Amino acid sequence: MLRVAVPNKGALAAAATEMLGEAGYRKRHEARDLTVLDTVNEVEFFFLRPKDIAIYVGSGELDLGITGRDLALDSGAPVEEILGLGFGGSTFRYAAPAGREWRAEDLQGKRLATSYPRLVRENLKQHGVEAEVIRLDGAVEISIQLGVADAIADVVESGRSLRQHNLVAFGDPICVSEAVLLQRAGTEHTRPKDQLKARLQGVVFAQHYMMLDYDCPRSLLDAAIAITPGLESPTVAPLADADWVAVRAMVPRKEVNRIMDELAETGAKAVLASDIRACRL
Ligand SMILES: Nc1ncnc2c1ncn2[C@@H]1O[C@H](COP(=O)(O)OP(=O)(O)OP(=O)(O)O)[C@@H](O)[C@H]1O
Ligand SMILES: O=P(O)(O)OC[C@H]1O[C@H](OP(=O)(O)OP(=O)(O)O)[C@H](O)[C@@H]1O
Ligand SMILES: [Mg+2]
Repeated sequence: MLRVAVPNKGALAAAATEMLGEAGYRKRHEARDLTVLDTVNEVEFFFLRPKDIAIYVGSGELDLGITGRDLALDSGAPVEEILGLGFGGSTFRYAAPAGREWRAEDLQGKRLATSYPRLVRENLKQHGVEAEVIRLDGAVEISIQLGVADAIADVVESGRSLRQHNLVAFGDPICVSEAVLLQRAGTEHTRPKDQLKARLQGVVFAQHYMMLDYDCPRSLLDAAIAITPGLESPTVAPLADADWVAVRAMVPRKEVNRIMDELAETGAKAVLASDIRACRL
């Protein structure tokens, strides 16, 4: 039985559960359930605090885990990423009161509040900066206002929290993060692990692509195929009207509207875009 850790709450929990559901795994009934046994797929899911997940996976107690790259790095646990999951994107950055230019070197001798002390200490070391790191559990942005810190290092997603507290981010991002699938560093491939990875990869991939279907005059087929070459080669099927064909091809989701415009201009008709739920390539 494969043992897999999943965030039980917080910023990653809903998307992780959703993705596993799309990949065909059993969902938990109650948000408070801490384990789910999926006997059909022979996987047991453990719903744990995202901060703790790399520790369980790194110790070898659990085979795989989903958590944030930044959290995994901060744990210091011996884990390795086997797949980026494309959600929970953020940067981890230094920030300080607006109104002056800040550089990482300006943190020398300052008090720096963060929920990710290991990640910050390692980054300060790389800059040759000595600062007092104050570990807080959350709401880090307010610590400067409350007088316990001079600067912070925190997760930035939209930047709204920083703006609300009149803080500006500075320096290169300490970490560019997303949700990742982890295993203990150096462990071998196994069939059950590879299968779960392939299923999640299928969902991640499906989210980045759409399926386009359209009808096209046979005389314009080459031009249409140049616009939608597909991953390998598009499917072209005959229609009842011998002068027309039906075409089906995968296209990147981000480009779907531009591609539909181009197809319509070229002379394609009935251009339909649809979501792909999962795939194996
Ligand atoms: N807006 C966001 N706020 C917090 N974390 C985010 C955000 N966007 C992405 N993340 C990522 O989610 C992970 C943090 O998850 P966690 O569950 O600890 O967050 P949280 O919602 O702040 O939970 P908690 O309230 O327990 O602190 C990190 O990998 C972080 O990079
Ligand atoms: O750039 P933004 O879109 O504003 O998002 C980033 C903020 O969201 C998170 O806080 P959260 O709401 O999880 O509260 P917490 O600090 O108590 O964890 C994170 O710690 C930042 O404070
Ligand atoms: Mg938080």
